Amino acid sequence: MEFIEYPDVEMMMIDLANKIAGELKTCLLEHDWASFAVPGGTTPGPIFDVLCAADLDWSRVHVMLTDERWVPESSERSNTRLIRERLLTGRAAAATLVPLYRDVPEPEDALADLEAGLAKELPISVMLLGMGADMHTASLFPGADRLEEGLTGDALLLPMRAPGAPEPRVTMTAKVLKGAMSRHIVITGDEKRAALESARGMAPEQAPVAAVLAGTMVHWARD
Ligand SMILES: O=C1O[C@H](COP(=O)(O)O)[C@@H](O)[C@H](O)[C@H]1O
Repeated sequence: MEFIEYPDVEMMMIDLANKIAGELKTCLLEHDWASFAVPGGTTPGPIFDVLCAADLDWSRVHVMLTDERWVPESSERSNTRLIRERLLTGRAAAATLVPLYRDVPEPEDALADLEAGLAKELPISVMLLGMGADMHTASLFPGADRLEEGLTGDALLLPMRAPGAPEPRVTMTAKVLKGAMSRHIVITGDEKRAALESARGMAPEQAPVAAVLAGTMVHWARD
């Protein structure tokens, strides 16, 4: 793991957006298209605000979430809604969204379909992950019902329910996350920095983010 500390959050979001844009451009020089996986939650919005204006051939970029909360797009908690509003706009409106949600009652009802869509995008070219203060990443939560399968199994996507998550989730598994060609984690604040430091010495069953730290660049600034 490489840890990069920035002087402030705003600078980090701009630098990281530029870095990701550069990686996507490089990928598009060598390949017909690039797959780009992004987190939801409260942290990545400012990165998306910069990245959506990047001058690259977005029509060849396939954007997908690392995980989704099983709520309709009308919900404030929808990660799909976040990326439609903050990332898939401006120049990036030309990108293709690979869905991680269908309007059916439970994630199990759509899993096979969503997993088949994701399979066509692997390995992920560029991946950005978030992390919660509880050391979850994507929707691999400590104490989640299918965490062990998510960490060690062969599935690409899994439904996940966890005490710390108010709704069912669907998440990429560790196998998919670890397979990404370029891996970044973005976190802010002292609490998450301390959580990350603790996770480094813990088993992924207790600290799921530990499963994806090897070879990953972690970007941090105090908020
Ligand atoms: O629920 C989620 O949480 C994590 C962390 O979110 P944040 O609000 O603490 O930045 C996020 O990475 C994940 O994609 C999301 O579904």
